[in-house]
Amino acid sequence: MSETIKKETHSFQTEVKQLLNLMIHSLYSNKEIFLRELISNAADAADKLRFEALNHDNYFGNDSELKIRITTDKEAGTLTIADNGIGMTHDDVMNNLGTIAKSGTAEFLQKLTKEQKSDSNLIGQFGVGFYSAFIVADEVEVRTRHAGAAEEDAVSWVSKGEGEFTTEQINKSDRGTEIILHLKEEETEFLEPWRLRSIIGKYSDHISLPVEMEKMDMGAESEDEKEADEVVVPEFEVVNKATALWTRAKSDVKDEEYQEFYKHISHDFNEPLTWSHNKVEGKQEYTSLLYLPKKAPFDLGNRDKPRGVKLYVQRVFIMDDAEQFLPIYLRMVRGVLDSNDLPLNVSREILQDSATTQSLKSACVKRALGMIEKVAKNQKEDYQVFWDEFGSVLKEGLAEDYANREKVAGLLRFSSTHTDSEKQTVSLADYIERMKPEQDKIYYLVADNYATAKSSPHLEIYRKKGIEVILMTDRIDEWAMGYLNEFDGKKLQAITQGDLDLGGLESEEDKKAVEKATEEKSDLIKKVKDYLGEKVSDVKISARLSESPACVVSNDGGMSLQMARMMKAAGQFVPDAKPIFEINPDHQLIQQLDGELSQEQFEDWVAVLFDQAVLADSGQLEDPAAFTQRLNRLLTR
Ligand SMILES: Nc1ncnc2c1ncn2[C@@H]1O[C@H](COP(=O)(O)OP(=O)(O)OP(=O)(O)O)[C@@H](O)[C@H]1O
Repeated sequence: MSETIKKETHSFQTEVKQLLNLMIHSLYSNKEIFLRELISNAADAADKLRFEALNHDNYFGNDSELKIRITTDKEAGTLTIADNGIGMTHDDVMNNLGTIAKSGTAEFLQKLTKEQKSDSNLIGQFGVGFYSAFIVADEVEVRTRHAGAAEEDAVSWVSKGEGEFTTEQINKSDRGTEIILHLKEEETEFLEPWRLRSIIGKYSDHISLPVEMEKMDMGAESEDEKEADEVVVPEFEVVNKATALWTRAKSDVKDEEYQEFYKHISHDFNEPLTWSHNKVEGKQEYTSLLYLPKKAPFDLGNRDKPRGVKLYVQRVFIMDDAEQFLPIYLRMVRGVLDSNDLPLNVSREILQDSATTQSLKSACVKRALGMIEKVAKNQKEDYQVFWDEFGSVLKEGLAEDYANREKVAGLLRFSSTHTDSEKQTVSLADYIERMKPEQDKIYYLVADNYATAKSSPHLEIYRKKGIEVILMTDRIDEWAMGYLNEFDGKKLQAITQGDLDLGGLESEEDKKAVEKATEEKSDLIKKVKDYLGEKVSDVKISARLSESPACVVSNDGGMSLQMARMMKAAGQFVPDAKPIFEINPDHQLIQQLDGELSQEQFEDWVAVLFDQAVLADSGQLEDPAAFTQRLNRLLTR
């Protein structure tokens, strides 16, 4: 750095201010976690240094034993967390300690309700990491020197957490970062060595870096015995286990340690739902430790957000968010992958084309799906939690992962006419188990929402015959189901598409009745068809209705009205989807059409019946005003 950077005062990004306020209140009851967060950052900084040093010979200098040191100064009331990791340049400091990188945070914070604001789980989503220091400190000072930078090119950052911070160029004799917390008066417990040791034991045993504290003075020499001019050089000892958790044998790792490690790598404050730890030796050598979270992050819907595992090669940290090892639909899975087969100088580009990546990816997908299957099978309640949070994302797998489609399909859960509840609890396997002996298809109905699905006229015949129908109401359902034709050898059939086909469940009698009505009502059918014209592709006697006068059906393989609307809304070209209009000859309103009506009355009735059917199907009309006018005319006549 040639130019000296003078002391400067800056304002926090608005989101940081909001988050700081929120955090101090909502995390106060769990305030000790600040230490976990700062140690976690220090460990990440060491990982980054090891990685960067692969390309920068001078980064280690003569200080190659990476460690974290925690010291206190009772008189000054300060607690210091120091590391000799990568450190930060002035630009890093500006970019990292005054802003929040996650886009969408501001809008999300605006939307939080008052109760949500005191929910520490929500707060955890932002990786409040460094800022958590302000829960216990009324001033935080950061002194940092980037690896390779000169002694005089270090930077300090100081803030009281009240909207402003200052930065200044300083001298620092060693590489890395020191975080000095000026503890609030009421937080002096964090100056006590035993207290700090117990927190470190609880939260940071799994960090692969040694965390050191001054040796406890066990009364060897009293103050009086020391020579007056003796300079006491403090001795340090390691106070955590300091081995990377995933390298340890499964049987040696306690559940709490797995849980803490999850929090370290995911920056999630919740416990994970489950995990899967595997060491593989032989042709391929790797260790994977994958986790399923309990709660979805607020930006789960964003398919472009950073995702993936933390990648290590032979214990050396290579990168965060290595997305090459898991498909997008498994973006909820967090974890670590440590490979012995990839080169240390691997980059995202190399990963992209490597055969090793491909085989590691299929292994990770297998592990991840296996882990999800295990929860589904053995921990039904937990699985429901997982499904409610991540189900709609998992469904993307039907389209995205051809090889594992059947497996993904087995994990899906739905509402159905059997449970008569909006809660999605029914699996395809459950459905198959309940199928009627003559039934050979899995029937489903897609609608905008549960209420529409539940009262769809299409269900009438199925209800009458006691056949279960799966009800789907997620935006993604129709698209995703387009990729799933079969499950366990049974065809999936949307009941709003094509001719009614009940297979072995259809009786000859029903068929004959429809044929007979089609013949008898042929004039009416023609008249209705002539009037509706371009709006429909056909008019037919319905075999599926018993209570409603009419319904619309999309052509087999064609797009439903609902899907067409969704695609139009997404700005895509959609050919006009013309439905088939099916009428129920036994319904009084249909019979009335055949009676003494003027042409105008006939048209009003047909138009209203058609619009009603469209409304029941997709909840929307192209011209609602015309519908109301007609209806009013009929009502007042
Ligand atoms: N001890 C440190 N050494 C070097 N860089 C650090 C250190 N502590 C923090 N940083 C930098 O500051 C950034 C912000 O830290 P912070 O804890 O707020 O968020 P984060 O760690 O990125 O997010 P999260 O805690 O969710 O991971 C880090 O990403 C890192 O680049």
